[in-house]
Amino acid sequence: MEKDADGFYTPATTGPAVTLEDKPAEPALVVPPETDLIKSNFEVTVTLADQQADPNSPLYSAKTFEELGLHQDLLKGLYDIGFSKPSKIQERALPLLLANPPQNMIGQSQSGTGKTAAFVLTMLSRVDFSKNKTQALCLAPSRELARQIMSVVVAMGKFTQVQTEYAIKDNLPKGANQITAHIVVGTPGTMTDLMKRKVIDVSEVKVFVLDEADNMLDQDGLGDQTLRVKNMLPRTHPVQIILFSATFPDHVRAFADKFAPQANKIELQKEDLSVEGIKQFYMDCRDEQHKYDILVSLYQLLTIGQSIIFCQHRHTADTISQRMVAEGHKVASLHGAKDASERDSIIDNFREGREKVLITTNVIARGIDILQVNMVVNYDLPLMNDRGRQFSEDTKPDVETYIHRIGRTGRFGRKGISINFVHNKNTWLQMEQIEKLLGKKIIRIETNDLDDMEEKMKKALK
Ligand SMILES: Nc1ncnc2c1ncn2[C@@H]1O[C@H](COP(=O)(O)OP(=O)(O)OP(=O)(O)O)[C@@H](O)[C@H]1O
Repeated sequence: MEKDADGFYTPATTGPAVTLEDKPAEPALVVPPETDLIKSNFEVTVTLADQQADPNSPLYSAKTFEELGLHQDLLKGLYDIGFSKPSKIQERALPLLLANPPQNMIGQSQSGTGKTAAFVLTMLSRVDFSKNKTQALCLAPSRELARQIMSVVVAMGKFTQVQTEYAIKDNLPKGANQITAHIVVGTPGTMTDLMKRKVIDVSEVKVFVLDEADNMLDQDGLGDQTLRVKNMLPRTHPVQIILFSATFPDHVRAFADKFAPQANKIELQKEDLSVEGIKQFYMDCRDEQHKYDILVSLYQLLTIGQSIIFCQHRHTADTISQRMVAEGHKVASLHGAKDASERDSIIDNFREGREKVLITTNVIARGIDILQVNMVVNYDLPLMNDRGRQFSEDTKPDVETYIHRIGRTGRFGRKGISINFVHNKNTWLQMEQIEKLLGKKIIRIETNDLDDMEEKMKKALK
């Protein structure tokens, strides 16, 4: 088959699929919890049920999971992990995703509103567990996110026969030369490698998911590798292509449309991109040294819940974490230059609350879901790199990354705080552009009044 100018093969789009949902859903065997309370560290209680009953909330749904046509084994899995009602994206996307013949999907919804369940339930619904063949592939931009997605597959698939395998660096059992797991989750480089070496037999793959799809398709980033994976998929039968993200900037939309042709689309309005529960602040610092001093003075507040500090460069993350540790503070740093096993243990420690402050780069800006994170600090604002498409200068802010970074807090109706450090005219202007583009006020906090800061923060977390 010929590739076109963008490197695409023309895929088939419709056809039969063996699906679990062909069997009618029976009533759930497990009774979902009646209320679902979210506790923050400031002892404020938010009732998730209230938000899920508000039609204006992205967590709202008029339906139950039973009404979405899921197999009872998956309903059991959902109730087992405490999901009682779908969110808006789940309610809207699942019927489209599960319909036959399968159709592609480009789905957008705010950070922390439950996109993962939508695509994980689709993969689990489409797998024929009686076949020991790989039938669904899922790609994510980082190993940390791939591991998190896998944990959701395993949890939601607990009452099924699903077998899973990773396609992430240094994770395959030694000597493994054939993967037959039903669902393979990984990062694009390793997935390509395993497919090329025929370790993964893709001849029966029928679902291909890209989480953080705009990032995965960006031609200045992972786009080439992702396309390579797609072009190795079978062309003997249709493969359902599913793209999800909180952001789809204009420069990837056209490519996404070609990547997932004739897709059903669920889109957000620009003014709805950020989550209501996240209050955005900034602090006016004098210079780089002052930024560091302010971060240290914030330490008490950072450790009330958990916090993620985002830096532009790996060496900044290392430098400030080393300085803080030397001064007696407990912080961890995580970035892509660390080796695989170290990365795994750092994120696991943070996830389990053994570390409270994580200093990092954009590597975990997307997708990472740790409910106790109630504060995000943009130590450096995210910037478009100099190859950025929609901007010609490298000093323009990267609004999408900003949305994803602050979205590490305020998950599924929780409250959260983000603080930007600005320290000169450029960073001020960059932040102003972000503020304009998102249409949300970013409130100033005095750098020399810790009490005022604490007051404002407590209020924001109420
Ligand atoms: N229906 C539900 N009921 C209760 N909790 C839910 C439900 N759906 C998702 N959640 C929880 O909400 C949190 C956020 O979900 P998820 O990580 O899928 O968000 P997302 O939309 O993928 O966000 P991001 O854009 O940041 O990747 C998770 O902790 C998840 O377990």
